[in-house]
Amino acid sequence: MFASASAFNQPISFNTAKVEMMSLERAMMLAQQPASAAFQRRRGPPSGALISSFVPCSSLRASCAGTLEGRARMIVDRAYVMKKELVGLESGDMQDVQKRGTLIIKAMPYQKKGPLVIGCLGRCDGVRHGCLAGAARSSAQPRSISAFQFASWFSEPTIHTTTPAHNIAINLANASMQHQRLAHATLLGILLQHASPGLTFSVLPSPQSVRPCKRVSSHRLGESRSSRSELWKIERIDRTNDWTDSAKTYPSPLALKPNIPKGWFIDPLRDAVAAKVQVDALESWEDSACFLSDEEEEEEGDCEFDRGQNAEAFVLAGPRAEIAYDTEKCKAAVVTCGGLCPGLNTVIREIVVCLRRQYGVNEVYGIPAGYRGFKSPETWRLLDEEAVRNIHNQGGSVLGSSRGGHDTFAIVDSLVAKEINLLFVVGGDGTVRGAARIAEEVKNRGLEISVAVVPKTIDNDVPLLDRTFGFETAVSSAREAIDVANTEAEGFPNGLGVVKVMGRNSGFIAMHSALGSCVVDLCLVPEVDFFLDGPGGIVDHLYERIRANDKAVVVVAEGAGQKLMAAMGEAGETVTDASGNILLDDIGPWLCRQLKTRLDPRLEEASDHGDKLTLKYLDPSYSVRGIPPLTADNLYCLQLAHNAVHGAMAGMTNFLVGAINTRECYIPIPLVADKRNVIDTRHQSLWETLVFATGQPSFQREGDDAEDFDALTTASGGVVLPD
Ligand SMILES: Nc1ncnc2c1ncn2[C@@H]1O[C@H](COP(=O)(O)OP(=O)(O)OP(=O)(O)O)[C@@H](O)[C@H]1O
Ligand SMILES: O=P(O)(O)OC[C@H]1O[C@](O)(CO)[C@@H](O)[C@@H]1O
Repeated sequence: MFASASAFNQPISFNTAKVEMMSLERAMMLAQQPASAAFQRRRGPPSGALISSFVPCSSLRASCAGTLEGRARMIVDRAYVMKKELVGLESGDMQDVQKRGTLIIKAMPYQKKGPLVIGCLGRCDGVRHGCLAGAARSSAQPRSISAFQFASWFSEPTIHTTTPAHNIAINLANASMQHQRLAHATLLGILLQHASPGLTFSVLPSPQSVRPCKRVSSHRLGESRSSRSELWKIERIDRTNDWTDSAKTYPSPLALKPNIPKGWFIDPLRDAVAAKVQVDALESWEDSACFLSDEEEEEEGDCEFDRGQNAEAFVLAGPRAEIAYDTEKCKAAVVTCGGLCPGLNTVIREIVVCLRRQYGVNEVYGIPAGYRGFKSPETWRLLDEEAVRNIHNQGGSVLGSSRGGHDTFAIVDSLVAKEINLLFVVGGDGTVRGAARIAEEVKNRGLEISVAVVPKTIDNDVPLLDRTFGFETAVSSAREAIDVANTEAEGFPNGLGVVKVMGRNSGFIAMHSALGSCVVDLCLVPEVDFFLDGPGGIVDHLYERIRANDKAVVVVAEGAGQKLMAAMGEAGETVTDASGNILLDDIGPWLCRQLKTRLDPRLEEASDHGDKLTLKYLDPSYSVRGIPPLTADNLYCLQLAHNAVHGAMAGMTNFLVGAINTRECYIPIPLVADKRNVIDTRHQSLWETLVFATGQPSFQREGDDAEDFDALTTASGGVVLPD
């Protein structure tokens, strides 16, 4: 749709006929839209000239800064709609602009000089900006100008004219990205006004790249590759208007509040967060090209796309200046599912508080007892500020939770019956899969309901995220248990403390608490298979540590050693919980028995006093979970909840929110629904630090050295693993 140029050194051409057709559609749509509240509020007495639109001045400043191509397009579209009625711009109008401190966008047939001029003139914080977004005949106008010159028009309060009668070439040589963008925005403005079939405008490639950057152009996933338009491959988030065709937008109530800088809203052209922060800075275009076989190159068409399976950037979370819902008609629901987690109540609280205080959405229902609660709407609780005031200081979930009981159709039926259009789901991987089904059903029925997930799990097993909320609290609490185990181990000859922590498929709690305590000699996690006896086994390792220090501490995640137990005939029958999760065999007592049997005779023989192993076992599983969150988690919960609200209000759906490389992002659920975050044992990561710190065997397996440069690793030492 909105053609824009992005890749460095790429010739860009715009087909004017196509642009005009789309411009008209959009223009018609814009024409039907009511004037925004901001427009109404700022509207002053009518001046002599017809003023097509008012936009808060800082928006223009962004546009003047050249980053808002969309804004430039909107300006031109509006002007297009009104052009028949528009009149010439006189100098008096400029003064009017300055007096009011607002932006005026004007379009007019500039009779004296011939064709049309569209000028955007504004005054922001005392700085006057002018923005050319149109064209008029001027024989003096050069046909080839530098991007800098072209772009610099934006900062001058004069109207420049040029002619669409000729092809215009803009030289991008040595132009900064900003100037390139400015040039594109301006060019598009011209195009949209002067579309006449066959006329082509070109942005010429720079003869030589002056930036040592990897040449990557990209496309939004899900769109055809031929529509590539961004430098980054940004994971697109579904929007309810993708299927409702509702083009309606509303100014965010936040934007109408006094003293809110426009810079607080997410700039749609600066909303990308890179998935990777560690890159090969020296990788050249030739390097990346040579990785592709001939067949691959043929398939790719060229080498411009990232070769990885994963996207390179995610949409930055935060408030948008325009939202998709009429806040007066909004109704929201919140549900918590799966195991408990510190911070659940903070998330509930902050969803309610953000909806009410920032958007004025007061009808927020709490669904009791997880997904099953949707079936009995009479039990839904209206959550007001009073109901949530102090819940952030409590562990658990005030709404309750459950496993099993997901019935997609019944859930969507009840959302429709209660006229809910914002659904906030808080839960782990199973819950996320359930939310994906709800979002899909909403889409199938063509409903305008945003489904937003705040991922929850002390296991930290949600892919891509730096961490999940509650995880830090759980780690901190687990560390207390480890310290106790260490004290016990130190208190007796040949002391061994064994601590079992949660972590069904991912051992992050074990790894982080072990490293954070600095006293652990062995950490066992589900991701790493281990063995007991012989050289390189855990028994030898612990024996040596106890002989050296007279004590040792082991931390074991509940999902560790399941295969070993099965191989040794210790596994029970496969039993699942109501959600279908396999109930694990209890590694803790089993491990203690194995260690005691093997270490007792060896230590007794080596001891001057005939001391055997003194083993103390701690299982703090639930006591790291059913507790209130630490401050850092509370803060994270607040941000997640608010950003979930902002995303949903903007019309996004089928997404989850979480921090990637310290920035909160929106992530499409389908991207993570069938994947898990596990400890990364193959790259330089926290696992490597742990192996070096404890001195434990690495248990490296064949294939662990395989090259997988495209793996997306996380800040907490994880890597994405497909299910
Ligand atoms: N594939 C699925 N489709 C629909 N619903 C699902 C699916 N998997 C799980 N659910 C539902 O999600 C809810 C929570 O799932 P589950 O019990 O697995 O907890 P979880 O969200 O993974 O959290 P935790 O990490 O604490 O286990 C349950 O109500 C379950 O019925
Ligand atoms: O006993 P419950 O409540 O089913 O929960 C246990 C599971 O919950 C988790 O803590 C995830 O929330 C897992 O680590 C653990 O296996």
